[in-house]
Formats: sequence, structure tokens, C-alpha cells
Amino acid sequence: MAGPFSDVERSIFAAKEVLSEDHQPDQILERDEEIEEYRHALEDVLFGRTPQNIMLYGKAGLGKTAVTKYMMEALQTEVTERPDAEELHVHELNCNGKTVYAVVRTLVNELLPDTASDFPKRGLGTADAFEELYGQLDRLGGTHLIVFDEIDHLDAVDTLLYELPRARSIGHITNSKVGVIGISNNYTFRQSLSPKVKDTLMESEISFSPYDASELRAILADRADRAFVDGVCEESAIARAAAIAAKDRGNARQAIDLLRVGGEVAKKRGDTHVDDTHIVAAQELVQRGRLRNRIRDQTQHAQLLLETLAYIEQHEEAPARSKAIKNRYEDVADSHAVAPLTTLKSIQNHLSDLHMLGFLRRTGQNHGEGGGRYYEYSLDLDPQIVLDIRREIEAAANPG
Ligand SMILES: Nc1ncnc2c1ncn2[C@@H]1O[C@H](COP(=O)(O)OP(=O)(O)OP(=O)(O)O)[C@@H](O)[C@H]1O
Repeated sequence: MAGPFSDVERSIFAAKEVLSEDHQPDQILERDEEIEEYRHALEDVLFGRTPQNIMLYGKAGLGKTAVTKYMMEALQTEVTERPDAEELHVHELNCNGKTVYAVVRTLVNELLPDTASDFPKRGLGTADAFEELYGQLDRLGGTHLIVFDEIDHLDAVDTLLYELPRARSIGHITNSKVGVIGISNNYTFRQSLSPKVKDTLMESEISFSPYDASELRAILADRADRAFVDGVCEESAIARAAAIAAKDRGNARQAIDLLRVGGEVAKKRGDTHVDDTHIVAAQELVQRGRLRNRIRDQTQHAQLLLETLAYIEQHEEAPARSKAIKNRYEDVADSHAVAPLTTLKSIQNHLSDLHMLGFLRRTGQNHGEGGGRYYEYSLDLDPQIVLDIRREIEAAANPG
């Protein structure tokens, strides 16, 4: 008997995973200069010399992680192919929310032999953790490249960046070599480092700039080739996704997301091709998703006020004064069986917050002597979208 899935075929996507967040591309496009700088900083590894330390800077989605993975794999392959090259160990750590102690401890645990028990979480100091680290590095020998992602999030990053790059010259390690690779979204991070760290680090900095539309088109065309069934993805879809992302922040992740969601839209609609109209729909979906999250993050009363302002907008009664908003809001709260806030001041505070967060527009009215000064508010969003999102949030909160 035919089941609900029996006639499902690959109609749009040939390999959707190629457009997923964790897909590592075989080829890095449009980053030749950065790759060249990277190569220059690391090539000493092939000859048993300590590599340069590297700092990568650039905003989100500009290929810092992808290029790093690519370089690490390429170097590892080259090391294995050269009989006289020393062994290479690559360690990758994310520093977000960690202390230097926690990061060094993670590293130590990675290096310890399987039979050894983990380095203690508490009771010892950072100096002890470094000492154990040096011991393990020398026990293993070879070259160790340590990648610290989001390095600017680390507390006391100076300690780490002062200690590690000097470990060999100061005699902490003799049988191994260490290279530090730091990745950061924050351009001002370098200035926050102490002068002594800047001096010792001797880092080579590689800066990743936003992709322009033509670079994004090249990256997307390569992905689309493998992700979609032949001939399904039209040039107009690639051009539109590239243009939208280039105009925003030149973020390749955003461009790839648009292409994936565009493909999903086409599939849902039963269309045979993905074109620019699907990308435009994808952009709306992505923006709507973001707005939904932002609205969901607001307190219940703030959400009820947004809903109230959406009704006011639809009834063409905007802009409205807080008093009129309060009256309507009481009905809205009632319809959700919620006890409303009672004071005008609390409503005004919420309106002021929602204005600051960019949900509302506010205009000041000054009616001179006796007329007083007051504010009028209106929704700075499409009221129908706000009402739809509110309905979705309510439905998720009260299923059935
Ligand atoms: N030059 C490129 N060629 C191919 N794919 C790329 C390129 N640059 C980025 N990508 C892809 O775009 C996505 C985002 O890139 P990546 O994760 O490397 O960005 P990032 O700079 O490390 O960002 P974040 O700071 O947010 O981690 C990944 O899927 C990556 O494979």
C-alpha cells in the first residue's frame, strides 16, 4: 500500500545539507589573499619551526571559521605527505563565557592520555593548569596549533596571550612548538590588549572584509550547483540572495540561508524552479522569524500593548494617546483573560520601552498653555504581521 511518503522524490534539493550551517565547503572562494597570508604565517610548521601567531578579525559570516578549517586540513594533509615533517596537532576551542583556567583545562584534558583522570575543575590555579599544559605538550612533541574562537570573550585574555606564545623562548617547553590562532568579531579587541602582550605576540593579523554582491554570487553559485537538482536554481535567485546579503552586511551565512529557505518556499509551493520571487519570500520569512523572537521576548503586558496598537492601527485611530491606548488595552487583556495593569503610569512606561526598542513611533504634542504636553504613539510595524505573530505565540502557549 502506498504510504504518505511513497511518492516523495528529490524535486528541488539534491543535497540540502550543502546549504546547512555545519557544512564545510571543499573550496574556499574569493578569499585568495587571506589564504595567502594564512599560508605565509603557517608554513614554518612544515620545517619544524615555530609558526607565527595569527589573529583573524572580521564580522559574522565572513569566512573566518571556514578558512581556518580549510587551512588546518590543508596543512595536516601536507604534513602527512612529507616524511620529514613533524607531527601536527590542531586544537579548537570556543572561549565564549569561559575563564582562562577553563580554557587551559579543556586543552589539558584533550592532551592527557586516555587512561589519565581529568584535570580538576577546582582547587588549582591558572599557573598549575599552564604547568600541566606544558608537560603534556612536551610529552606529545610535534607542533600544536591552538585555535581560540571568540577570543575577545575571554576574561584575562592577556595572561593566555602572554604565556602561550612565549612558552618555548622562556623554556617552559622544549620538545614541542605552539602556534596561537585567535578569532574575533571585535576590531577593537587588539587595542584592549596590554602593550607587553602586543609586543610578545608578534601576530600576523588577517582582516576579513564584507563580501560584495559579486563575491557572494560566486560563493552561492558553487553551493547551488551541488545543493539543487540540476537546472532547478535560476540565476535570478542567486543574484537576489547575493544582492540582499551584500546590501546588509556582506555576510555569506545570511546569503546561504536565503538560498536554502528560498528552496524550501519553492518546494512548499510545488514550484519546479527556484527564482528571485522565492528569495524575496524567504527574506520575509526570515525577517518575520526574527520579529517573532523579538516579540516573544517581551513581557506579557508589553505584548498585549503591541496587539492593542495593531488594532488601533487597523482601525485608523493611530497615532493615539496613552489614555486611549489604555482603554483599548483593557479590552485586549480581557479577551485573553489577563488582569490588566491598572495605572496609566505603568502603561506609559511600557509604551516608552516599546518605543525605545523600535516597535513604536512616538510624536510629542505640545498644546501650549493649559493644553499640556503629551505623546502620541503608533505601531512602527505591519499591524497584520504583529497580530499574526501574537496569534502564533498564543497558540503555542495554549495548545488545543
Ligand atoms: N569564501 C567562502 N567560500 C565558501 N563558503 C564560505 C566562504 N565564506 C563563508 N562561507 C560559508 O559561509 C558560512 C559562514 O562562514 P563562517 O562560519 O566561516 O563565518 P565566520 O566569519 O567564522 O563567522 P562567525 O564569526 O559568525 O563565526 C559558512 O557556511 C561558510 O562555509
